[in-house]
Formats: sequence, structure tokens, C-alpha cells
Amino acid sequence: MNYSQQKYKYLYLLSEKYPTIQEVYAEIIHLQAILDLPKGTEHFMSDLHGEYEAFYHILNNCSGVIREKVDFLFARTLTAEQCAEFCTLIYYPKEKLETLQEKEFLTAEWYEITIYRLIKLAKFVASKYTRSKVRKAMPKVYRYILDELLHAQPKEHVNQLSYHKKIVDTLISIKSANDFIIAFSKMIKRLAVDHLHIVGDIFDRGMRPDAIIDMLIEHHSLDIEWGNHDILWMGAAAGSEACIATVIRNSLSYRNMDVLEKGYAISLRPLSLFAAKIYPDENSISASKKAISMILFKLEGQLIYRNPEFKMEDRLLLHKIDRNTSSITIDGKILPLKSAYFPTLSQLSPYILTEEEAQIMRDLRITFQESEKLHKHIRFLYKKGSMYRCYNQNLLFHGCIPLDENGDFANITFDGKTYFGKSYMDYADKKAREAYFGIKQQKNLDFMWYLWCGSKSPLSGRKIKTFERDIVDDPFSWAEPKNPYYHYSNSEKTCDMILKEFNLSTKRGHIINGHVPVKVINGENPVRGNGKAIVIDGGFCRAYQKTTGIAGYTLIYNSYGLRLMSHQPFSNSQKSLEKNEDIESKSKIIEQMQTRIMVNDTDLGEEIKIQLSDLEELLNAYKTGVLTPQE
Ligand SMILES: O=P(O)(O)OC[C@H]1O[C@](O)(COP(=O)(O)O)[C@@H](O)[C@@H]1O
Ligand SMILES: [Mn+2]
Repeated sequence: MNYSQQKYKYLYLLSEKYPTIQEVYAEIIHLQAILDLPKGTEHFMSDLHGEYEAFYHILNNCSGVIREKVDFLFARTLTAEQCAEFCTLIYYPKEKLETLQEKEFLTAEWYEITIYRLIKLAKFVASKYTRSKVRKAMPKVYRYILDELLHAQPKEHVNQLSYHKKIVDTLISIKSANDFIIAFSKMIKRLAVDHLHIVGDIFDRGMRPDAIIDMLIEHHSLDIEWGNHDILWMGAAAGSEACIATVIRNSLSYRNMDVLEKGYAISLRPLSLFAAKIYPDENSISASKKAISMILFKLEGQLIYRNPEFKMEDRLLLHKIDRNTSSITIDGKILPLKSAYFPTLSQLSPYILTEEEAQIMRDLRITFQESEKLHKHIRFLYKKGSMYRCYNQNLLFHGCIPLDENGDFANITFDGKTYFGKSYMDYADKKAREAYFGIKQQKNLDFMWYLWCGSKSPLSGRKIKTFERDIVDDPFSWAEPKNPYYHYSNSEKTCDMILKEFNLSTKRGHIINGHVPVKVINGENPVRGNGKAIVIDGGFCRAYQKTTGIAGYTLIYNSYGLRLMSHQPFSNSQKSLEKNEDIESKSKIIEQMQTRIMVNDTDLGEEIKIQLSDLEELLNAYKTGVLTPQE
């Protein structure tokens, strides 16, 4: 056989990894076996909005899946209370062991029973994976013992129970049983959720987005689709002053300045000193918010002027303020203002920052640039994140694919080139990366702001009215008209059009979005377009739970199909530890498969098939003497 030079080089490199014919055979058999296994379980969540405690619990209880499995295995032999206690141990092994130790419950018998139950549960969650995958999920130090406990067939004359007992006795005698249980629980949780998708909006509103990201960094397998709030922080970290001002304004609105000040060591003191001087009658937070809002509106004006392609001139409003009549004319309507006191606004040049405002922004930009912790988190968002993702025939993105009034893809022109649908999403992804990693160009930084709130931003999908909400005393002017996507995505035809645009199967594929809280309480359905589009913003964010009526969704896609878990609010970690309280989650099947989905049918399956064909070529090269195998 004739090989191209490139192919030969590739096979040569591959032969270094598999130098003998036996090794090639072994790998082919291993890969073939994986293809025939059920697909791994994917979990999808979105709009976490800094709700660390609830998210921490949901990650630990695997969105309710651990409890389902524990109930399935033990409900007939254990009381509900025993099941709940066992679950809490798996969720929070370290803390639970400490409380049990204080109560002197940790006898040898307790360890034996508990480890026996853990083995039973682990065998259940591991049953659909290869032994090698399960082994990889095991913490190194206990790999041997765990492997023995899960797979070993003890010699005929020793029965399984006494064999296990021996291992457990040894663990107790060398005082590592607690450590072992912690490692064991971790492995079970890891196997229960093979891959996690976060469909945007980790930042803003809640108190600890920073702690959520620290936790996600440790996750074994995940991807992120950027939300408008994430891109805003990414823009701020890249150096966009408009994004920085918005981040600060949002923090002040939600009174969660600790995220900036303690989490990221970004001091708001210069701003609050300045604000106290110009708004002496206001409390500190509201003075700072007024000061930063005015800076923001000026910066936004400058940005809109220098980017005519954004087509956002209708958002140039600052110069329309009439202080004498305390009103503003928008779209021909005269609307009253909340207040006409604007100490830093110049009549002649409304969009120019005062010297003090400019200095504050320069300093803030430097502190944002110098925060190591912030950049560690933002780099992680870039590494794991993107504007959209195609995964196992599903299309994941946070907000929308901008459509026009007729339901066709909207055309958007940047740098003289017109984009729509997939080409627009790819362009936005590329620009977002350039803004942070490339040479700092104002144009790219401005584009990050556009992605946060631009009239045709796929992440925002609505006309944002921050200015009106802040300044105008007329709630009608606060309404934020949505992109036609939100109307048309209720139709299957539109969903199919979008799936096709991204080269995905209209038979198997779904669109998965966050961004718009589903008002379950008003009877809204998260499933739209005849099952083709699923909106998973169930309101982890406390501020939205009144609107949704629940406290978040997890979409689960396993080998049997798709189901949606809706979560009830979380009380607090202390209660879950002491009283074994859990988040109540209801499961609803969305789509059930006729036959189980195997790895063969997934993206991973496609990759494996390519590897298999390469290995077969290598085998052939060995057999025909093109390459010489080792003995
Ligand atoms: O992506 P989300 O969570 O909808 O956030 C964006 C929205 O937040 C707002 O800035 C308003 O924030 P609040 O709801 O906290 O007042 C809107 O103007 C905007 O539409
Ligand atoms: Mn959003």
C-alpha cells in the first residue's frame, strides 16, 4: 500500500504508542467495547447567578440522582431516615463523618455496613462504564482497594462478605476508613454525572460566583456556554471601561460588592469617596450607584458614536434630558424623570467624563487588570467556554440566534462583512477571544459590551433599558422588547431551521437555552417547538424564584432519553448536614428512546470510530512490513 508522507508520519507516531501487534489488538478490542456501552450521562444547568450554596448542594447530590439510586437500591431494606442519612454522607462525607464521630456513632460495625452499602451503590452507578473508565475515576491512593472491592472475585473458599470484611478491617485498623469513605463518595458522584454543561450566566445577582467558579475548576468534565453576564465580566477583565462600569453597577444593585472587594481584591473605595462628595444626601451604596451609572451612560454614548455598525443610535439618550422640566423625550414621547439632579452632567458635552470620573475609571481598569484571581477565573471561562456548542446533536447556547421579523436569520454587518446564524456565532466567538488574548484594540473591547447588551446580541436577545430603568419615572419605558427568536422558537419549523444551520440532526437534535426564566408558576412550559427547544432557566437565582415558582432545573440526558429535574429551594448547608435535609427535585420525562443510546451513537463514538480506523491502518502497516512492530 502506498502511504502519503503525512499518513506515514502519523502512523509512525502512532506506532510509538502501540509498538506491538498485541497492543494494537488490545486497544481495538478496548475501543470496540466502549462503542457498545450505554452513553454517559450529561447534566445541563444554566443561570446559576452566584447562588453558590444551592449549586454546591446540587453538584453534591448530582441533581437528585444519588437519592433516586439510593432509594431504588435500599428503600425496601432501610427506613427513609436511614436512606436520607446515607445520602447526606455521600454528599458531604467529611462533614457528616465529623458529626457522626462527635456522636460516637463510628463503630467498626458502622464502617462495615456503610462501606458495604457504598460498594452496592458504586457497582450500580459503575455498571454502564468500562472497568478502565471506572478505575480512572478512582482516587489514586485507593485505586487498588476500590478496584478489588468492586470487581474482585475472591478465591472459592473465601466468601465475598468475609473478603470485604477483611479489607474494611484493615482500613479501620490503619485509621484510614474516613479518608477512604470520602474518596469513595467522590468516585460515586463522579460516575453519576459523566459530563456537565453550564449554559451560561454564572456571574451577577447572587453572592458567590467566584466560589462557583472555584468549584467548577475542580470538575472532572464540563463545558460552558457564555451568558451575557459572563461575557460582561470577561469584557471587564479584558479592559473595557463600559463593561467595568456595568459590572460595578450590577454589584451595587444587588449589594454583593464583596464579590469584587473580597473575592477579587478590587476596591470600590475611590468610587464611594467621590460619590459621597457629589451625592452627599444619599447613603453610600446609592450614591456610588448614581455616580457609576452616570459614568456608564457617558461611556456607552461614546461607544455608540464610535461604532456606527452597532446601529444603536436610538440608545443615545443622555443629551435628550431636559433638566428644566425634569423630563426626557424618547421616541417622540415626553417622559418624567425620577430626579433632575445630575451634578456631573455637562449640558454642552454630555458624553464627556469629568476629570475625576476619568481618573476613577483609569484606576478601576488597572485594578481589574491586576486581579490575579479574576484572571484565573476568566481564563477558565475562555478555556472551557464558547458562544455555543454542538454536543451529541444538541445545540447549546445561552440566549438566542438573532432572527428578523419574518423569522429568518437576521443579517448583521461588522467590519464590512455580513454574518447570520452560525457564521455570526463563530464571528462573535472569535472576537470575544481576540478581545482578551489579542492586542488590546478598543474595537474588540467595545464588541464585548455589544455582546452584553447590543441590539442584536445572541447573548442578550433583547433591547436593554438600563438607562430608562434608572432615570425615567415611567415603567412602560422599562419594557425590553425581545428578539423575534423568542416568538419563532416556539415553532418546530424554526427549530429545525436552526439545527440545520449548525449541521445537526433535526431528528435527534434539540436546542438548549438558558437566559429567560421559565414562569412555571404561570403554567409556562420549558419545552417548546414540539419538543425541539428546551429552556432550562428555572431560577437558581433567588430574585427570580417568585417569577418561576421553582428554584432551578437540571436537564438530564442519559442513555434512556431526556428528563428535566425541577428543584425546590435550598434551605442551608447546616440543615442538610444535621437533619439530612435535601433539595426536593421532581423528575419529568421529556423524551424516551425506543432503544438505549450507545456510545456508538454519540460524538465520542464518532471519535472512537476514527481512532479504530487509524489503528486498523497501523495493523495493516505492521502486517505488510511498511512499519516494523516490536517483538
Ligand atoms: O440575563 P439576565 O439575567 O436576564 O440579565 C439581564 C437583564 O438584567 C437587567 O439588567 C435588569 O436587572 P434586574 O432584573 O436585576 O433589575 C435587564 O436590564 C436585563 O435584561
Ligand atoms: Mn442571561
